[in-house]
Amino acid sequence: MATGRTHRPATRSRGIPEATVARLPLYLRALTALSERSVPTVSSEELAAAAGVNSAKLRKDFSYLGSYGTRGVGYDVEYLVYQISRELGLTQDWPVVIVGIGNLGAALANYGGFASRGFRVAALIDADPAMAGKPVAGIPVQHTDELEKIIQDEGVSIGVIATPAGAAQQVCERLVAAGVTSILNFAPTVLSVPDGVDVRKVDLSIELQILAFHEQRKAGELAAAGTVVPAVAARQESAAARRGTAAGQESVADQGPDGDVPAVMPT
Ligand SMILES: NC(=O)c1ccc[n+]([C@@H]2O[C@H](COP(=O)([O-])OP(=O)(O)OC[C@H]3O[C@@H](n4cnc5c(N)ncnc54)[C@H](O)[C@@H]3O)[C@@H](O)[C@H]2O)c1
Repeated sequence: MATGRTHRPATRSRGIPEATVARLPLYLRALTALSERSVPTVSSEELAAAAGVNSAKLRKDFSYLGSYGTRGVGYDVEYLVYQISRELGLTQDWPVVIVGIGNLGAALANYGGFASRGFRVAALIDADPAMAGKPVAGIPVQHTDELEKIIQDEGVSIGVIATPAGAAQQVCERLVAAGVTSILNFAPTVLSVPDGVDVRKVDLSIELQILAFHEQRKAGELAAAGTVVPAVAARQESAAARRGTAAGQESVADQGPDGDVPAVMPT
């Protein structure tokens, strides 16, 4: 059993590096926006800026697709949309099941962007019997008892897990046993999957933590330069006040058996 994201070689069998594959959806999103505005061609610099990628990297990425553009004209937008869609396997319809139809699962089911990108929500599945038959985004929720049958009947190969973390591994195993070979996991846990199963994990709190790291670094640089930014100062004050309250609560909650000696001294 492999743990977490399936370990694949850095280069896919058709010779496209994983890092390039990961950027293709960014190009596609930017190209789709251009196509919707009926823009016929785009330069590598313009497209790179729209996709948030360096233009030399973009040209290298497109060379793997055999797409070199025309000097002085750029890339044909419609053709690139087709080429990237084909490379990503988006020229066919992908039925997807979402398991766990709580706050997040319902939000995902209601998101219209999947259908326009070739992903059809084939079924919504939840363990709560009270939810069975209730429509979410116009699709009736089905009970987990039906999971295997749904996957086989619908030919589903992609599953989305939006259950609590404690249920995710078991849901994952049922999905895989039923024939799912790609999983998008929103639950905050690392999934174990057999070889040949791809797992992508989405964790917004990790993204926020990374942003917090950068914010902290920027604030440190400003402080070192002697610049006072009112928003930063206000945030620091409110964080200090929160810490004060938390410390106060901790000293009560952690009281020893006599009720007057904190077992852990608040810091
Ligand atoms: N990745 C992210 O950025 C992100 C953001 C928000 C929430 N989450 C995670 O997504 C998950 C869902 O969050 P939520 O707020 O929607 O929770 P929720 O409690 O509203 O919904 C969870 C749903 O899963 C169902 N469920 C429980 N066990 C199940 C099982 N074995 N099989 C099928 N369904 C089952 C419940 O009946 C419920 O409807 C949690 O793990 C949460 O931590 C992740």
